[in-house]
Amino acid sequence: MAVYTHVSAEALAAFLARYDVGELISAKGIAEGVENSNYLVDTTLGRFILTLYEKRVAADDLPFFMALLDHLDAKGLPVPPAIKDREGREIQELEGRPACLIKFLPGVSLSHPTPAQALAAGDAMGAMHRAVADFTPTRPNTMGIDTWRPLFERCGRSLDDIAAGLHDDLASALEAVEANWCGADFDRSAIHADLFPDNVLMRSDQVSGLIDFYFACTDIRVYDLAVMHTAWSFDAKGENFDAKVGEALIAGYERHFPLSAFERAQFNTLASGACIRFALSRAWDWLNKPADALVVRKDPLAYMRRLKHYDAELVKRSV
Ligand SMILES: Nc1ncnc2c1ncn2[C@@H]1O[C@H](COP(=O)(O)OP(=O)(O)OP(=O)(O)O)[C@@H](O)[C@H]1O
Ligand SMILES: N[C@@H](CCO)C(=O)O
Repeated sequence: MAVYTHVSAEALAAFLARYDVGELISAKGIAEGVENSNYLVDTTLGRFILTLYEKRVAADDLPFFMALLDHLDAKGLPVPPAIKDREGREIQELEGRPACLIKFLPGVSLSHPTPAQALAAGDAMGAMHRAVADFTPTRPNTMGIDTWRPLFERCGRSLDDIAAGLHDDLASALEAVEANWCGADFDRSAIHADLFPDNVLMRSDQVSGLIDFYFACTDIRVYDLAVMHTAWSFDAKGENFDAKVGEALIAGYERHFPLSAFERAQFNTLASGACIRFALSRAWDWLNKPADALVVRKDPLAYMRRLKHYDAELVKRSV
């Protein structure tokens, strides 16, 4: 359960008093998520999400995330903008942490998306990329390719405490991806960079929410789709690839941005890069979990198995 920072009822009532959102009825810690502390807050006037930003979200980045959410909301995308207090402020401080009160969106996130749901989600990502064509703020990708080797080196030989051989497997995968990466040749835009099934809320086969924009940044546009492909097209352990889900994601996306021959040829390299990114961030968290946090660690090895799939596809193409 991702609740790193505990909020007292008194502090929350004082916080809510800055807004026109009614009186506090209840606040419950939300079980999902690993990055931030999230509470479901009910007041006499409605339901909200309270997010306290933890270690990976820098307070200086919040204006970028909030501007992006406001931009997408204004274009009719189903994203949750921050609620403004009576003075028009979106970003506050609570229990010593940056905090926002966020619009609650209906829907559930899926554990086993169907091809029809993947089609809708791929379409939603395409619509989001279209909507940011005139979004001018930029933010470097703090989990982009330039950060993978430093993070790998910080994890060091402790990687082998997670699984024997993990250090060397990641070393060779990283070397291959760095050698094949053609970063400068792609279209770039604002991207979500973490659009896993748990960050897409759905009602039946319709997308009702795109959430958790706290890795959003300016990077290779199709890398966003590659991240999504690695997250959606496998079971949780990364053991079984569902080609129909993968194809549906791409088909939905191509309603907005048909992939060029170059993007298709590079797709497995982008996806391998995404696998390294998530294997590394999960490994780092695995090795550095705060002892008192109510949070379930995510398995880095599930991303090493996905990596094998994309590497095998690359080998198939080259023969
Ligand atoms: N605007 C929202 N409307 C409805 N539910 C939400 C909203 N924002 C967050 N949630 C709920 O809270 C959960 C955790 O939120 P979120 O994914 O932002 O957390 P996180 O700690 O940043 O997670 P992650 O591990 O995916 O980075 C979501 O899975 C969802 O159930
Ligand atoms: N979506 C990521 C967590 C955020 O980095 C994961 O599943 O590893």
